[in-house]
Amino acid sequence: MRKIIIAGNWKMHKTQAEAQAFLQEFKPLIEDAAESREVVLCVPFTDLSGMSQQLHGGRVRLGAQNVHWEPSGAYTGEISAAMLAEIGIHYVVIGHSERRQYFGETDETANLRVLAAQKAGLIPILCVGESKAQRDAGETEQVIIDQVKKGLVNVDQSNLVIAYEPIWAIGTGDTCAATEANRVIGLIREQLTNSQVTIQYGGSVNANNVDEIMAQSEIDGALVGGASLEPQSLARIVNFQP
Ligand SMILES: O=C(CO)COP(=O)(O)O
Repeated sequence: MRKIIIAGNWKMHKTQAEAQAFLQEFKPLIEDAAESREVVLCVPFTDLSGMSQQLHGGRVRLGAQNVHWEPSGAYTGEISAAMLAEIGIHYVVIGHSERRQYFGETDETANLRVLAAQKAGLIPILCVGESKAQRDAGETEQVIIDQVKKGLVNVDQSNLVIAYEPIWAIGTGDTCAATEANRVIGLIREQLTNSQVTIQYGGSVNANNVDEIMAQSEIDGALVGGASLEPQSLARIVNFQP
C-alpha cells in the first residue's frame, strides 16, 4: 500500500510565535484523522527546532524546505542533512520550482540534495513540474520524464516522495484538472523502479478541491502551499473525504 502524505509547505511564512499558535489550533483538529494519513509540515529553518520540541511524540512530522548536499564545510548560509536529522526532522522538500526559479537550482543539484538527505536518514520530497510555456508547447511529458530521471540518479526509491507541481498551478488558484494531474503522475510512476513511491500533487490545492484530487487512483497526497497556512483549512485537507 502506498502511503498517503498530506504536507504543508509554508514557504517563507510564520515566525516561531506564529508557528506555535498554528500548532495549538491545528493539532486538535486532526486528532481523529485516519492513522494511515501522514501529516507533514515543511517550515522555515528557524521554526524547525521549536516545533520539533512542541510536536515530540505526536503524529505531525516536520520537513525542511531545502538542504545542502555536503555534510559540512565553508558554505555560508547553508544547512546540512545531519543538522536536520539531529533535531528530529523527517522530510525535506528538494528542487521546488521556486528554488529552481529564484536560486538557480537544477536537476543535478536536486539529485545531490536527494542523495545527501537519504544518507542522513531524511525522506526527500523531490518536486518536479512543467512551466506554462512548456505545457503550451506540448513538452510536459518530456520535461517531467527528464526531471525525474536526472533527479533520481543513484537514488534509493524505497525512501522517497515525489511531488508533481505544475508551475502554472502554484499560487495561482488555477489547479491542474484532477484527471490531468492523475495522468502525469501515472507517467511519473512509469519511470520508477519502485511502484510504491508516494507521489503527491501540488498547486492550488485547497479545502474545496482536495476531495476530487485525492479520489484519483495515482495521487497519493498533496503538497499544499497557501492553504496550509491556516489551521482550519489545512485540517480540512488532511480530513479529505475519499
Ligand atoms: O508550491 C506549492 C507547494 O509546494 C503549492 O503552493 P500553493 O498551494 O500555494 O499553490
